[in-house]
Amino acid sequence: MKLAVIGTGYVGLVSGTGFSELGNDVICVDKIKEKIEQLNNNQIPIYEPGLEELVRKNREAGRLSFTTDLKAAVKASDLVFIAVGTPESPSGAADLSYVYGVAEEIGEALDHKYKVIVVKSTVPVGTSEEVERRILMKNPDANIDVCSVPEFLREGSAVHDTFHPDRIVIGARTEKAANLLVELHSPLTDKIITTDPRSSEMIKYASNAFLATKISFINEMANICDAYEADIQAVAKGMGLDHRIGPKFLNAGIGYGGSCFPKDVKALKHLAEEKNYHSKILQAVINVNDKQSDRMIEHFDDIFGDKVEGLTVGMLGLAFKPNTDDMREAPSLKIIPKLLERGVHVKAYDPIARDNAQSLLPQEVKIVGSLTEAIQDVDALFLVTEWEEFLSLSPAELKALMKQQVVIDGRNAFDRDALKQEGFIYRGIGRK
Ligand SMILES: NC(=O)c1ccc[n+]([C@@H]2O[C@H](COP(=O)([O-])OP(=O)(O)OC[C@H]3O[C@@H](n4cnc5c(N)ncnc54)[C@H](O)[C@@H]3O)[C@@H](O)[C@H]2O)c1
Ligand SMILES: O=c1ccn([C@@H]2O[C@H](COP(=O)(O)OP(=O)(O)O[C@H]3O[C@H](CO)[C@@H](O)[C@H](O)[C@H]3O)[C@@H](O)[C@H]2O)c(=O)[nH]1
Repeated sequence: MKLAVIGTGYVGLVSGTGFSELGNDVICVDKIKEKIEQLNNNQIPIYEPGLEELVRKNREAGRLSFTTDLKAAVKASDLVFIAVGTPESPSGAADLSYVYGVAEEIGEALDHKYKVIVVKSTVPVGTSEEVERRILMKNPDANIDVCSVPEFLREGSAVHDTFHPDRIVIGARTEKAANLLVELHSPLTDKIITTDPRSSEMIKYASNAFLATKISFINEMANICDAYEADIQAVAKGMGLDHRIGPKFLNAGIGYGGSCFPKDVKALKHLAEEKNYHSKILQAVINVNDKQSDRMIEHFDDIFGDKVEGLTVGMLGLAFKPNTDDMREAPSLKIIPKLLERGVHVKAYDPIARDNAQSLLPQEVKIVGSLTEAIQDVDALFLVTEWEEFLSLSPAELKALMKQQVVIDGRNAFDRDALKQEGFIYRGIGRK
């Protein structure tokens, strides 16, 4: 099939490349000229394991190309995917200006040939219908179906997730469009659900909200464990063995970050409020998450008391999770200012996100180029992102480098018992 994918970010680039790998002809479009130039030179503007090889292979096979010319891409395609950003607006609602901007441009590009327009961006219920309305406003004779096919990939494992999805959700209002989309996705999985666009849009928000709820729930349990000296790791294991609960997404820590959960939970809450439904659960999920990264600071203050000024903290990890360069809503951005405010010096290291982090952090933060430098002579280590590289260090190696033996583990990822045996003061989340 011939596809155009509008928006060549984390979602558009990965899913567009994935569709080309399946044998389709894909044109990826972005309005940022430099991004398209980079991609036309086989340079990948984001860090995503496995993506570079796949882009190169499919470009060379002539199935994948990159352009800023939206109109030409739309004209050449049978299916047009919208994968632009839907960031948080000041009210908490999803900002749909990019989606609607693209809809209008598509409207201007269409002729009378039948096309399926697919909203892949995460959008509020009813957006696909509004996209159709805006296209038809620009072009009343357009011969289109507008569908919703939300994306469920995770950053850091986006390529894997694209080829091994748990499910594909197709929201279509005609059988013709649904059949075309089932045909396109059937090489990926047989778990394809077809429904109406509104339910499909809601499935995406409800899924993210449920996962975020699981995280805030386990974080709240961890905070209670801290108060009673129980161990959240044991609690999560004991809970997760119940098949109705399941073991995944029960890692307590410093809260969820990233480009999706924070904004999507708020957007869903806002959506409900527009219909006068005030969600108590979503509000609680947000409240717990807003406070959770403070746990590291509380441990720090508890250990050092009022003698924190002039100490140096080595911060391991800046990205919102490992295997990505994405700094959007990263807990490190909340924790670092609180340390600086206390007169603490911060040295930070992240193997991939350090360039993206530089412009987002205050100048006083020293972003170093190696793990050893981040650990050398520090009074305390903060584990903020659980990159594998960090976990390979033995307690003896850490001890040899550090000034004082204090580890505050925001991800419960270090070996607590081994650190304690080496004489460290260790604090995790819910592991007192
Ligand atoms: N990042 C994820 O892991 C993920 C996963 C699932 C769903 N989503 C959703 O997918 C959508 C896209 O997310 P993302 O992380 O890929 O965003 P992104 O910011 O990485 O990429 C969006 C791209 O769209 C481009 N763009 C904006 N307006 C355009 C226009 N008029 N014409 C052409 N290009 C235009 C931007 O330049 C940018 O490159 C969002 O709705 C998000 O919530 C994201
Ligand atoms: O047990 C857990 C699992 C995750 N997290 C945190 O939750 C955030 C999100 O993690 P993850 O879901 O792995 O990353 P994303 O790339 O943000 O992916 C989520 O958001 C995407 C955008 O909508 C969806 O497509 C994915 O299905 C959904 O998992 C990160 O800060 C993690 O550190 C925890 O604290 N504890």
